[in-house]
Amino acid sequence: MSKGIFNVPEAKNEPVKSYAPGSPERAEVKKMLEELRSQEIELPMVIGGKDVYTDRKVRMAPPHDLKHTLGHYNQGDSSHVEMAIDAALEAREEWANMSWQHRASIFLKAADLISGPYRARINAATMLGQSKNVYQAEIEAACELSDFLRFGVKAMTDIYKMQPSSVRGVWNYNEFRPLEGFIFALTPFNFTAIAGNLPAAPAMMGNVVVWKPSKTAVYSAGVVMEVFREAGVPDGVINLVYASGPVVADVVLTHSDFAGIHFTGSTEVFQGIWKTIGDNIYKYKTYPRIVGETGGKDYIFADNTVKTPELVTAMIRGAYEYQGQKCSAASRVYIPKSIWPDVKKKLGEDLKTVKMGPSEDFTNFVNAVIDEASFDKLKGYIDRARDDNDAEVLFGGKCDKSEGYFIEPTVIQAKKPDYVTMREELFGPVLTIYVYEDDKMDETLDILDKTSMYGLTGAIFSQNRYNIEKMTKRLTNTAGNFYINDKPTGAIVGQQPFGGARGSGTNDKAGTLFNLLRWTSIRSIKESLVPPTNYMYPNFLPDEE
Ligand SMILES: NC(=O)c1ccc[n+]([C@@H]2O[C@H](COP(=O)([O-])OP(=O)(O)OC[C@H]3O[C@@H](n4cnc5c(N)ncnc54)[C@H](O)[C@@H]3O)[C@@H](O)[C@H]2O)c1
Ligand SMILES: N[C@@H](CCC=O)C(=O)O
Repeated sequence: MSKGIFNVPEAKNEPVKSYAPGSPERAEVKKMLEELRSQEIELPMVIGGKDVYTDRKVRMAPPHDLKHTLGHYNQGDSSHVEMAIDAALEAREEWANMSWQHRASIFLKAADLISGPYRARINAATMLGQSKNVYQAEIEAACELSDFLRFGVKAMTDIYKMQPSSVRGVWNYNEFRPLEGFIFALTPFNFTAIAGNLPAAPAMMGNVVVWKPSKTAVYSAGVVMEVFREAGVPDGVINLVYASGPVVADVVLTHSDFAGIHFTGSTEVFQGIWKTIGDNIYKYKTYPRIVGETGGKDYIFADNTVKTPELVTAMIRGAYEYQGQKCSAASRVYIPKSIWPDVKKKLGEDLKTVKMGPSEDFTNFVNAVIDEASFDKLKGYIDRARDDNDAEVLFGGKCDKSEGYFIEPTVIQAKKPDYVTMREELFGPVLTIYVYEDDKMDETLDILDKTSMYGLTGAIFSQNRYNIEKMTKRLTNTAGNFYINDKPTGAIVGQQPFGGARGSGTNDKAGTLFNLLRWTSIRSIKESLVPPTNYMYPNFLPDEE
């Protein structure tokens, strides 16, 4: 029972550690990498608080070192999805009725565990399982996930404070109920932070969740689940199942208690899910909330006033950090002809210094792409660009999957602005450049706007304030996250709320009040303090004589 109106701790971004040679965090994560490498773990599903094992053991290996076995996870089937839904529904009432400050406390503790005792482990698991270098693991697995939880708790209380006015004799209030049913969290491979936040955000608001992570990120998902359990998330509130996406979706999306989906992943999968929900709309007890952050074809647009080193650095970081496997990654660049020779020269020089290899060697900037399907897809686009008259592979292009899924940072020059790699999301270390005539800037901005179906992130580079204003206005609907003289990646919770529109998602801005509002259904309550005792209005009285 709450006996007070409580304030939660101020939310601040978790400081990013440097992992510089000699630093304690570097020694700690290296030790953890060795420890994880020296053991083969077995990961159970977690349903209703119980560890669930099956006969189907699936091997996990680092994408950069395919011969090494990290362990096995237990693959489930539709019966496990049903078990998970039942467990969630059983936990629902007690969780929904728990005072909010106890929910807050659980997720604040989870944040402190992640940024404290679990930091090295969650980073090392992300480095091994998803092939991220230590810096890329640190900024998201440790820092962004802690930020999501801390800022989430703050946003939850800001929502609870949103109350209506009351007139004399009446007290009105908003009660923020959890949704009636369970939430489906369907998460992508590329960010441990997103995988953790998608089940946590609805759970924080009092909902129960069935969580299905990507099969290529199960290794770190296991650590996230361990944190949730240690932080005190009660049994059945978040149920973790490892089964194929279509199998899980088939059971979840046809269940009468399905109350919402919190999705991040590809546009194609999200559109399929939306359609299935439409097809099953008569089955549900309540209209399901649909929240999905999806693909991108993120751009950098430069004018001829840019400083070459600033632009080239943004191109390299924006396109090749985490092998371009960020939904926000720069994948198409528009450069005016007059500055192109200078930019091309600097880009070529810098790319010669980029090191590629396993994430455990801290000097590697680029590691492996996630799996064979992604490797083959990327290689296909690069091979095609080599053969096409409309494109030229300028730098990189080597692909090797003998030890791990390595694709060299690649630059393609497109002769036409609608060349396939200027339009489609490739999701890998491949950047396409279109060189435009300096006097065709306006036309090229129009082309940028219309070339792809997405609207996630975009960056402009210019030293000319009139151009900055013009580009900012002209590109209004091309990006939900827009950057001026910066790369289009690296949004920070609480600073640049993240999400895009058009084919890139519902733009509910993860980690904010706008997102959390989707996981609550308001009951508006009016109490009349001294109710009237006579039904008659004053106008019923006769006129005075
Ligand atoms: N906008 C954002 O905030 C954001 C953030 C991260 C990633 N992404 C996008 O995610 C994609 C990369 O992640 P991914 O490869 O894991 O995406 P994906 O769409 O392949 O998979 C996402 C999840 O859906 C499941 N899934 C796949 N096919 C399914 C189906 N037919 N039915 C039901 N579930 C299915 C997967 O198992 C996984 O758990 C890229 O398109 C990227 O742009 C977007
Ligand atoms: N929020 C991350 C991208 C997440 C998608 O993969 C960024 O801003 O770079």
